[in-house]
Amino acid sequence: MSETYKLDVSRETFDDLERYVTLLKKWTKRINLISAATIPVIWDRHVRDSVQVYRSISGSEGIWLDVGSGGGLPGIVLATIRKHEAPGVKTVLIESDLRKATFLRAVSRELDLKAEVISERIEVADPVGASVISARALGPLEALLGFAERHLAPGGHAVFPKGETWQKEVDNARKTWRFDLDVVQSETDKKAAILIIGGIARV
Ligand SMILES: C[S@@+](CC[C@H](N)C(=O)[O-])C[C@H]1O[C@@H](n2cnc3c(N)ncnc32)[C@H](O)[C@@H]1O
Repeated sequence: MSETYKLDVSRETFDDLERYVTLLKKWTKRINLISAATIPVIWDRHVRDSVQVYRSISGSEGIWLDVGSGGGLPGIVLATIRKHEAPGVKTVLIESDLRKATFLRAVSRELDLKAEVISERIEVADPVGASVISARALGPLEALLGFAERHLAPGGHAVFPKGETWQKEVDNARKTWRFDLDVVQSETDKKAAILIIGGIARV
């Protein structure tokens, strides 16, 4: 694999990400972890997209919580980068589908990640007290902010990659929520954005 030039990660991290991608491809034949159509573009579409979620916010030394992790995007990618760049800090993944949670635990064991997988619904899982929360392809911003309110520690931030309708979602969410917003343009899709959100409170 000669993709390292595209990814802002070390050789060691890249090697672990290759092992993850191998497991993801293997398990997705049995469990629908990613759509079959995206397997040929797995590195650009999924891994690179997840790396940029990590890079969009600095100083994430506390718990990073990824909700609705599915096949581990971005949760497993984040935990893999943290294994090498912030050893000892915990990443928590919430995924209610038991088969997907089993996959996430298997990858975590295989790659020796400091990741905890909680197989419960985000709305009922005990509050995690995370410094950062992320979610990819999970739901509208308005709903994600409810998850952030439940699971973030005071002063924490949410990092939500969003598609081209991000501005509409922000406008809609402002009817229910007050928040500070930074917008980082996506490298993988010029119309998409990563929303960095702090100061979340109900209107
Ligand atoms: C569309 S998938 C996205 C998966 C992954 N984040 C990605 O980008 O490929 C949404 C995932 O969230 C999980 N999910 C949906 N609602 C949930 C909830 N309320 N609590 C926990 N997991 C949930 C689903 O089981 C599914 O695996």
